[in-house]
Amino acid sequence: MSPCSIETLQHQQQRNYVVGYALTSKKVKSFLRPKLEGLARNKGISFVPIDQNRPLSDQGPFDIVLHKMTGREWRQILEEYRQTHPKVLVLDPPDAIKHLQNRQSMLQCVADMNLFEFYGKVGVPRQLVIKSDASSIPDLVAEAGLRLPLVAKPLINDGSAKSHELSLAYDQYSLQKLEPPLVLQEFVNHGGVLFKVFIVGEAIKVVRRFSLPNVTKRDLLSNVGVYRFPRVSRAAASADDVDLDPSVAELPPWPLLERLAKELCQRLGLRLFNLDIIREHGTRDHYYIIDINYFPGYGKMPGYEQMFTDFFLSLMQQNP
Ligand SMILES: Nc1ncnc2c1ncn2[C@@H]1O[C@H](COP(=O)(O)OP(=O)(O)OP(=O)(O)O)[C@@H](O)[C@H]1O
Ligand SMILES: O=P(O)(O)O[C@H]1[C@H](OP(=O)(O)O)[C@@H](OP(=O)(O)O)[C@@H](O)[C@@H](O)[C@@H]1OP(=O)(O)O
Ligand SMILES: [Mg+2]
Ligand SMILES: [Mg+2]
Repeated sequence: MSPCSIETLQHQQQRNYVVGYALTSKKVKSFLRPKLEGLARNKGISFVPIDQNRPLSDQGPFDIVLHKMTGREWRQILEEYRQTHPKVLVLDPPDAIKHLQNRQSMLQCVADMNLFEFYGKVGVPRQLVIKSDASSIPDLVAEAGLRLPLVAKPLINDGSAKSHELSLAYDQYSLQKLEPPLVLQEFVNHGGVLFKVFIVGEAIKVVRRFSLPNVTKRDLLSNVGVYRFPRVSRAAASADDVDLDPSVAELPPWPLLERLAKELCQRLGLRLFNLDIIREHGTRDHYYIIDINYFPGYGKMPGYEQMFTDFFLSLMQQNP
C-alpha cells in the first residue's frame, strides 16, 4: 500500500461524519430511534438537529443534510445552502422533492418510463386532473372515457392531513360533490393487498400492506355516492404474516423492482422514497404504481437501521 493510501485510510478511520437533520418531531420519533443512532455512532456518524430559526451556514459543519420539510422558504434556504456548500450532500434536492408534491407530476415519469414487457407491464392507472369547477366533472369524466369507480385524490400532496383525504366515487353524478383541485384515478382491483417498495439509495426493501378490497360489478350497481376512506395502507401491521391467496401475495419479481428503483432514482433525482405498487387482480404481471412518497415511514420497515447506516457509510466512501 502506498503511503498515500495509508494516509487516506487513517483519515477515513479518524473522521467523524455529521448528519444534520430537519425533520418533524413525529419523524424524529419514528426514524431517529436509539438503535439507528447506536449503529451509526459505532461507524463515526452522529446526528445533529438543525435549528430552522438560525442561518444554516452558522450551524454544523455538516457532511449530509437530511430533511423532510415543505414550504417555499425552506426550499430556498436549502437551495442557497447547496450552492454555497457544494461539499455538503443535501438529501434530497428540494426541487426534486417538489415533483412528488403534486399527484400529477408524481406519476409522470412512470408514465414516461416505457417499462412494458420487462418482467411484467408497469404503468399508472388512467387519471384526469380537475383544477376547478366541480360541476363539470361528470362531463369531463365521460369525455375522457374513465371507468368507474374512481379514486379521488387531492392534487397537492404536501404532507398535510388534507392531502391524504381520499374518496371512492361509485357514480358519475356524485362526482360533482368532490372538491377540486384533485386527481381522479381509475380504481384497479388488486385483491386488497399492495406492495410498498422502500428505496434507500441503492438498497430496496418490499413489504405487503393491506389495501382497499376489490370492487365487484354488483358493488358498483348497488352503490351510489362518494365515500371517504381512511389511510388503509399506512397501518404498521403489515400483511406479510397473514395467510393470503398466493396469487395476491406473490411479490413482484425482484429484477422488475430493481429496474424500477434504479430508473426512478435517476429520473426523479431522489434517493429516499417509496412506491405503492398494485397488481391487477386476475393477472400475473400487470402492475400499477399508484403513489410515490418522499422520506416515507422507514421506521416501520424491518432492518431500516442497518440499511441507513450502510447507506451513510457508502456516501462517505464516495466523499471521504
Ligand atoms: N388507483 C387505485 N386503485 C386501487 N386502489 C387505490 C388506487 N389509488 C389508491 N388506492 C388505495 O388507496 C390508498 C391510498 O392511496 P394513495 O397511496 O394514493 O394515498 P396517499 O394518501 O398518498 O397514501 P400514503 O399514506 O401512502 O402517502 C392506497 O394505499 C390504496 O389502498
Ligand atoms: O407517518 P408514517 O411513518 O406512517 O409515514 C408516512 C409519511 O408520514 P410522515 O412523513 O409524517 O412520517 C407520509 O408522509 P407525508 O405524505 O404525510 O408527508 C407518507 O410518506 C406515507 O406514505 C408514510 O407512510 P408509509 O407509506 O411509509 O407507510
Ligand atoms: Mg400511498
Ligand atoms: Mg402518498
